[in-house]
Amino acid sequence: MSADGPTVLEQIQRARVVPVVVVDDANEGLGVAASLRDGGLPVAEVTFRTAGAAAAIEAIARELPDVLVGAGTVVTPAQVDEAVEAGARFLVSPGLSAPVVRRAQEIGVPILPGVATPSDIIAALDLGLSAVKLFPANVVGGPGAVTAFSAPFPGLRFVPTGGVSAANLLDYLALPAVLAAGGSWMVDRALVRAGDWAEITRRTREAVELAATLTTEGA
Ligand SMILES: O=C(O)C(=O)C[C@H](O)[C@H](O)COP(=O)(O)O
Repeated sequence: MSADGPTVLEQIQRARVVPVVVVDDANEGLGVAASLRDGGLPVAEVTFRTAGAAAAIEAIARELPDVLVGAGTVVTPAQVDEAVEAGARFLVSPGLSAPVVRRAQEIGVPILPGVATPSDIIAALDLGLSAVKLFPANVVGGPGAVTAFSAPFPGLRFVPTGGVSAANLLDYLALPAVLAAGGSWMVDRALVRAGDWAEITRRTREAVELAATLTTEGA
């Protein structure tokens, strides 16, 4: 924590869950972000997989300033700039690209690049990172992979993403090396398309309540 309040990574650590959001436009983005906030989770990682992602980030940053909005699926340095110009306060990538990480560092925005191997982790440490996304967490071995990867890399924090759900969230969050877990299960695309904000809020509240059953002390 600095004099300016918690850093973005500290805010993510407090939230413990990073919802991965795919939306087509600003209106969908606003609906999802408000539903997440109403469920007690004022965080949204809007993925750069749709043409409307930047507009959605911009709308959330402008209209819902209490929501910590970030950009996901950031795979080029140009997308780093586009996301940050739109208002993204953190960046997430499925993999580790040195040019992407360096661009984010140049402009001072935290980035969680994806790692899936010890070599990726060494590259992330070389870039000075202290936290990474583990992706796809379920495919690389689930909670056991976090434990195995953290043995040779003590101090590194992971945000496992990929296949996380209410059913296995606590298996990840219980691990000391886990900063937070990411996933799309609360904001299923079908729910977004149907505008089923109540169900998104319900799933979000469920995730928040689950996370709250664990002590975050020492996290
Ligand atoms: O877009 C990115 O940056 C990604 O790396 C992929 C997402 O994080 C996963 O698609 C979320 O996984 P699920 O929760 O299993 O849907």
